[in-house]
Amino acid sequence: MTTDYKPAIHFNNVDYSIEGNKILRGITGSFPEGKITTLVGPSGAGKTTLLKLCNGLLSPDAGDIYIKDRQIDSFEPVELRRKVGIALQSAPMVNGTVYKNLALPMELQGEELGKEQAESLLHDVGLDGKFLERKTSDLSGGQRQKVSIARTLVNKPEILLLDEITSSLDRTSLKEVEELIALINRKFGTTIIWITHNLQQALDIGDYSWVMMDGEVVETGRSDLLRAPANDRVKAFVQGGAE
Ligand SMILES: Nc1ncnc2c1ncn2[C@@H]1O[C@H](COP(=O)(O)OP(=O)(O)OP(=O)(O)O)[C@@H](O)[C@H]1O
Repeated sequence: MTTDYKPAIHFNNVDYSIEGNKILRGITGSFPEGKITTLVGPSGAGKTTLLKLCNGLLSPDAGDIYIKDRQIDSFEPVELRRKVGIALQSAPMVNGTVYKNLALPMELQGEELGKEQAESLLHDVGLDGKFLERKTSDLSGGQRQKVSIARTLVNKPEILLLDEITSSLDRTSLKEVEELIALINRKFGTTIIWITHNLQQALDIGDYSWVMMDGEVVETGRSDLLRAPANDRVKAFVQGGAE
């Protein structure tokens, strides 16, 4: 699907099993550099599993994964974590202030996050510097997700993995987070791989889409494919809306 762009991540015939059950089968394809690709498909299709393979949280049983031209298992874990960031629906936080949470990734690497740098990260996600001293327990869902995204930006990742980051947000916050991700993509050229159950969102913000079913990638291409899928199962899924 992506011959017109360089791949940021490439899967070559990847399988992944849990306790003998094949969760992913023969995954082959590329996520284009600097583009937004959405992963859509029914619950249990294997989307989160595929995302976790992209940053080394899981390793394949068979096949190869490349980040740019390098095999994923040739990266040191810290190097991989810097290159490939991840944000989750639950936006997990440690107790304490926003600053404490933003500083965490650098602390884990034995470094310190300066106040100005922390303010600049908040600025990047559209939050005022005064949020640094706020307790994370006092944040709204949308603010929490923005802080979670700011925390991933600390390492200036080339690739950002997003797992259902807007599914618990109200409409206004959802739109703000969509715009924020589009801005990060444009401003920093960050490659985005975004799991969403919201097909309208995939059409609105995605350049490309992978449709997954039963552990396989059944259709890929420009996001427009979701308007008129070639595959009958994808057609039924799209017509049924996001389950
Ligand atoms: N730790 C685990 N142990 C056993 N089975 C698992 C585990 N993690 C995932 N699975 C199974 O693997 C399959 C794929 O799960 P995965 O979470 O990747 O799907 P998904 O497409 O992300 O689903 P959803 O949209 O509901 O998040 C499911 O059948 C799930 O039950």
